[in-house]
Amino acid sequence: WRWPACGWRNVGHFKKGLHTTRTSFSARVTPVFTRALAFGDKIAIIDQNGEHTYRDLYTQSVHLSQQLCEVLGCSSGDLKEERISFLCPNDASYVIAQWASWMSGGIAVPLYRKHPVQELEYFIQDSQSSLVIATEEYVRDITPSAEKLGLPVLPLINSGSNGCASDRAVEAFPLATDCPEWKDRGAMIIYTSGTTGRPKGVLSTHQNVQAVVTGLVDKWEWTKEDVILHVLPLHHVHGVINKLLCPLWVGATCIMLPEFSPQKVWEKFLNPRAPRINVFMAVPTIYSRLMEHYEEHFSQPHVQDFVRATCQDNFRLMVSGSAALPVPVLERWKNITGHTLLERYGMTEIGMALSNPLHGVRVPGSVGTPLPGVEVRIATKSLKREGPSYTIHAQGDEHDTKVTPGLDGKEGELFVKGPTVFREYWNRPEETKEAFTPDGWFKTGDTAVYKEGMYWIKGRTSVDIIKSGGYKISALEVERHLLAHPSIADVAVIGPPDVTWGQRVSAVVKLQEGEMLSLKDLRSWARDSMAFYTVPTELLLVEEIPRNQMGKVNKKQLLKHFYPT
Ligand SMILES: Nc1ncnc2c1ncn2[C@@H]1O[C@H](COP(=O)(O)OP(=O)(O)OP(=O)(O)O)[C@@H](O)[C@H]1O
Repeated sequence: WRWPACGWRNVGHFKKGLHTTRTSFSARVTPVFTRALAFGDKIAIIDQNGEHTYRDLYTQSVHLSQQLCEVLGCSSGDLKEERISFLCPNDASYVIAQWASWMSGGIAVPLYRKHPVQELEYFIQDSQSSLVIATEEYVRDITPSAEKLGLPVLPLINSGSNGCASDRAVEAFPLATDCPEWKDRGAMIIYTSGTTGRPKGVLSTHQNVQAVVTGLVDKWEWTKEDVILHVLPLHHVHGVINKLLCPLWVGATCIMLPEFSPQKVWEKFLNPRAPRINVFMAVPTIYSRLMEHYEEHFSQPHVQDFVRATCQDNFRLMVSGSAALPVPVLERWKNITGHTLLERYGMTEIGMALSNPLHGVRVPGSVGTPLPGVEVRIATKSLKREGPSYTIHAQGDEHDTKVTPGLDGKEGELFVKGPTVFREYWNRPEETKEAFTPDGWFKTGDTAVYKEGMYWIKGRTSVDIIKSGGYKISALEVERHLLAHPSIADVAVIGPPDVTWGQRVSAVVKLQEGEMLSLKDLRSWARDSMAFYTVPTELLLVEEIPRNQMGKVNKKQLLKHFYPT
């Protein structure tokens, strides 16, 4: 990547893998890019343009950061939380744009290339960005929007993996990160997917980001020998933090595909050449797509043996998250690869909160226990004249969860507290206030239960908890059961209003190719394995269940589609 000629901004001094720097941190938060200094010539990213060392990424970010300041007329070199939107493909340019924004004291606002123009404009405008960085291929697309909003576009131009980085460029120089309040400074704004309302900008500080990264590095034992394959979009915490910032934090290597392709992923998994991938993370729908490909292309027993042996030899960790992992998916994946997926739970506002163990038993359907530094509670709400009050049933910390006697298994809302929890919804003080209890717990909006020594997510309270005939039914659990039906390829369970039952359990189903299914047959099959009140009373067949890039179904939209009011 290169940038139009401009003066150097000097920031450190490389010496064959060692570094010296004048930067001293009064805050304990260390930006990920300053750690990069220590990893010098180690390969950080392998992408469609080649290999990029930590040194490449660092020096190129420094130059872009300087440019940012020049374009914005910031002589102090500290943008003081000005927002920088950037539109990059899934490759090293994303890291450079993010680090450059941080080096100059800006807040990174990643845009997603597949979002329609209107959405992009909404994110740029809502975040009140000062500038848009775009790589070559997107400059033309984004310029009309930027012009409309009166913002400059800073092009980041692909010139191959080495760019014009030079050691000359990196001598001691104070960064915006030197300021004492750095840890509380905003690092990035990630927009929620809008499955429960208009997307809100979630502002996380550098401390929040670091707390998520170090929690995961610790719990999942990341090391610099790790090699991860990255296939997720980069405008969600899963893709940004878990899959990119964690490897960069420890000096590992991240292989980035421009986008997810089942064929490419299998090719990478089975490639005998170094660097061999040993860590993979994805959303449940990606695992389903990989298994579809496997079934179609790897039907011969000796190929299947090879796949299983390679996956078992090479991988140390395969993770699923961002949506509930159906048990049939976990089981089929285990048969194919010999790996039990590690399921974890997180959210834009809280980063990662709960995780199954790296070592020890991973219980299908559970999301394990709190990550380091994360506190969780399960609470039920009662409304009083002076406002809502909460009863706490399960109080967790990293090593222990205390449960109110007699209430093991009680369902309630999951509350989270700790250094990973975001600072605010950008420009939405009322919504920020409402999202927390008066004593500072973030109310996730998810229903959870603590039982058998771990946490279980029942779903979004607003759409996944169906109240029917006095029962509270988890749509996620019904989905898990239905996915075991041999004719069902995909399913989303919704709860439309019902005069008799309050809500009814309605299954929106995509069938396997060539299969047929009636409600009567589904119900008689389901009666053997499901509680009677959870068996769907309505079957809606569709060709495809609409899911977003993270594999999530917008159930509010689905309800509206079938039951327009
Ligand atoms: N392992 C998991 N099991 C079940 N649900 C999960 C899991 N991991 C994440 N989720 C769900 O994903 C949600 C977080 O996703 P994200 O922060 O992307 O919000 P969203 O649902 O996409 O957006 P919005 O806030 O607009 O609804 C959680 O609140 C939870 O409902």
